[in-house]
Amino acid sequence: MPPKPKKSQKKKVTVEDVSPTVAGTSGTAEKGKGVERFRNAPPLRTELSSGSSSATPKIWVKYADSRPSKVVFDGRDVDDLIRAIKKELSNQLGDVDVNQITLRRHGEEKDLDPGLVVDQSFENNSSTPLQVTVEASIGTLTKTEKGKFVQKRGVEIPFPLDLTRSLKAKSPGKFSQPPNMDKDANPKEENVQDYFMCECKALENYASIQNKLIVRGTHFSPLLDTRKPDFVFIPSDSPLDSLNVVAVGEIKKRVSESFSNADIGHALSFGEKILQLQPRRNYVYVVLTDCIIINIYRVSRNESFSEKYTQFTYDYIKSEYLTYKKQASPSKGWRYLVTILESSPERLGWVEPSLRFGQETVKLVRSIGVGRTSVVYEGIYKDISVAVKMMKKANYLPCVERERAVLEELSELSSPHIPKILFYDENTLVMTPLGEKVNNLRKKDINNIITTLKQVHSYEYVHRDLQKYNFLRNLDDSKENILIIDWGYSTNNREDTAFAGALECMPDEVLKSLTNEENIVYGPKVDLICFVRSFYLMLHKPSMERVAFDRDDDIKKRAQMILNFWKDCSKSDVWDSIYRAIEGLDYDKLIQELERFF
Ligand SMILES: Nc1ncnc2c1ncn2[C@@H]1O[C@H](COP(=O)(O)OP(=O)(O)OP(=O)(O)O)[C@@H](O)[C@H]1O
Repeated sequence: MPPKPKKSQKKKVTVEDVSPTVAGTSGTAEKGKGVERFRNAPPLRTELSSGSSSATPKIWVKYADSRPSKVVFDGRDVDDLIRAIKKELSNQLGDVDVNQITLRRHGEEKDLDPGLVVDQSFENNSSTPLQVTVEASIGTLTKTEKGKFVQKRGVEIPFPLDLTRSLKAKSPGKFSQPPNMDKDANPKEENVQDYFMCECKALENYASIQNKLIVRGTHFSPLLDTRKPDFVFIPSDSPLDSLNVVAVGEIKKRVSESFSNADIGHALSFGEKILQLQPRRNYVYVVLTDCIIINIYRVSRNESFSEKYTQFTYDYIKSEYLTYKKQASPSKGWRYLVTILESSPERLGWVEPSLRFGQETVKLVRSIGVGRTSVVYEGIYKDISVAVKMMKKANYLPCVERERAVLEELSELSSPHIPKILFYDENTLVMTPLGEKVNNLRKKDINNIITTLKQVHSYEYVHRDLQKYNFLRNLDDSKENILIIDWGYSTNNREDTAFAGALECMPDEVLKSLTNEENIVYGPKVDLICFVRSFYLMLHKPSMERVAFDRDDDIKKRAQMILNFWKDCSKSDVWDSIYRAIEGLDYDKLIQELERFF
């Protein structure tokens, strides 16, 4: 007899909130500008203490909709006051970088200069508090806003490496005739890109340059998750994998003297992506060039992933000419580029990708999959191949925690079809076995999957996301067992949780709930129908777009489309018997029904 499912709970349909990475910057080039101007003004503390020796200056402040609070102020200028406010309002501002906080006087619309001395004019009461505002954080900015932000608030740094002495006597490799050299020329961007790649190839083949790195065009390959930078710097003997990228670059046409803010923001976002994909690395260089000038940025990780947000800081090196002007003397920008090519990966911030769990080390070998919430790597631990699943953002930490808890509980089953956890931390799971993607199921897989689901359901867990991509095959095992992965959205009936999964194989009830914005009922049947529908999709491969359950304004429309798809598909005696078996939670009958397809 199949285990009787617990009475299903009603749950509110909610789309998992996939909020963007929130990032800030530590670079405030503007900070302190006003200090000079106000150096001679008497600070508030001096004034009050001269009137009354016991006076401790207090200033009323108000953040968002909270009630005004009093801040004890012991400093000199607005910058000190901001720090005091951050401390006082630590509940509200604990995660906010101090550089994101600005102050305005009551009823005014201008931010106070951080260097402004806090004088008597700051004395106020609860009805005239200073307004505390938190600047939009970098992660929520558009690329254009990010570019603007970096120009305005990034920190200029000198070129951080010892400049090469290499020279090149003859073209190519000197960037001396880019197609956009003539002001009136208006070549296509791809011509400029091709020119850059050819010139880099010439440098690569030029024996006098000690290329430790080479430039690889990646414009057509989604190397960084789904992102395609124009080129990457990579050791010449390393396979093209996101783990091996040492630095990254974009080739854009300039609109005027400088690059557009959108282009700068776009290039920087590749740097951020590398930091996300190379977990131990602290910074990465980003090159932006039009073959005439070269801009170099350094994107650094600002905070540990354990904190609430992923944060980056941006430094930039003054823009220089890349074009080798005179016969004998290379331009500074050319030297920058060649210096990068001659540098060791480590000198450019690359760190050998390995992870430590206590005394144990897992070496990352290559990235093998990117899901909505995670990046998955092949790793090696003591000669065993392992899967290393690492969350993309702090928002997804609950998924990793959930997956760990469920897999640990299900490890009692010792099932060859459920991954086992070797190590974990709050952001990462190291699991065995390492599986391979499947396109089709085999007859024995049907029994293995349904029997495993029966066991899992007896623990009152529902996987919720059974779809083609979550079935892998363990080719290291002589039986080539099927493996069910991605338990991060599994749930049990005892708890309340938001809905997740892949729309295309969801049961009609769930799809209807989505279209009608109604509550849905959870239970083991969801898994069985998802599995049957995934099996059908794998078997017949109808043209049906993969629709992931994600933030999507069109979700209702898509759910309706999929409802129609299944309505058209599933009118037959075979489907009737399958649905009857699922309705009665008759796992054995369901196996029989599905095995008939082989
Ligand atoms: N044990 C494993 N062996 C081999 N590859 C794996 C393993 N686990 C995961 N992968 C690969 O990584 C991809 C993403 O993994 P997973 O589905 O667990 O991540 P996710 O972020 O939860 O994805 P999503 O929610 O989008 O399905 C898988 O589709 C698969 O290609």
